[in-house]
Amino acid sequence: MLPAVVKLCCGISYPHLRSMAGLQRTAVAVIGQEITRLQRWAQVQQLTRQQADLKSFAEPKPKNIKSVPVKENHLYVQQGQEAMRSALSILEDKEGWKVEITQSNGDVVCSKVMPGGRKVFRLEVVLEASVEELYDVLFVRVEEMHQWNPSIQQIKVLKHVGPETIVTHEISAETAGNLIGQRDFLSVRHSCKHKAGIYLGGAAIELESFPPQTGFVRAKDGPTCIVMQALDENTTKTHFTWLLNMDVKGWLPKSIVNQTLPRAQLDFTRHLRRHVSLR
Ligand SMILES: CC(C)CCC[C@@H](C)[C@H]1CC[C@H]2[C@@H]3CC=C4C[C@@H](O)CC[C@]4(C)[C@H]3CC[C@]12C
Repeated sequence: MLPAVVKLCCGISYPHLRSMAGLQRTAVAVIGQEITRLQRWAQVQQLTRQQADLKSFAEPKPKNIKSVPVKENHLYVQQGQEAMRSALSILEDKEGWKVEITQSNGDVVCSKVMPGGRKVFRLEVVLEASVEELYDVLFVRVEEMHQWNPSIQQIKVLKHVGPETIVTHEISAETAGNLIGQRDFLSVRHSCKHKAGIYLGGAAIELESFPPQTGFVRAKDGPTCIVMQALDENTTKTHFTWLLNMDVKGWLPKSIVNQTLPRAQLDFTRHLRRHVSLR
């Protein structure tokens, strides 16, 4: 707005300015400088405001936590629970699953075409780690995931909403051979313990204060869930089921997406196995 007004004023006053002399000219130059300064100040103000918004969102200090409306937090918990419910109902329906990949160690990925045409993938594996340990690695220490999983560039917890729910921003890595390319995600992640199992649910959310980042395609992960159950009472082995339900967005042939996603699940499992074996 300001630049347009300045241009208009300059246009109107140009003939008069030409006929000015001495002090008058200096005065006009000073006014010009003042306008530029004002303009810069307004830009700086806007930038600081944007950065402050992001900062207060990313690192809620005790003061901010109090000022977060309870209603908003409640909404995240609801969204997390809802994601878990709908993902579990996809898993519970045993009809229509087709085996995509079976590996010699017993890892299996199945797929199912959902109404609307999108394929979802279900990975089923046994991991040599306890349910609690996996919960610690995948939920409590989710921000450390890039350290053991090269498919992840960064995961940031933007908000802790109670003990079971977090809001996260995730960026996948640009890895060789991944035809889909880098993506970023904004999600609510919810966890709950039930009998000998732990469930991790998640869904994509939208936040005005965290619009899609320039240079990234914002994808949507979920409704998704991971179900972890102890194999039996006296072992530390876990039966691990992961429903991957991802809309990768962008312009990509379905065939490429549907080949890459089950591979990404197996890669994830490989890195997770290595990580828990080294802990
Ligand atoms: C092929 C391209 C587009 C994507 C490849 C990376 C995929 C596999 C990555 C990107 C973001 C990742 C998710 C980020 C956060 C969580 C929450 C955690 O509690 C369980 C794992 C889970 C659910 C990750 C699973 C793997 C994931 C979906």
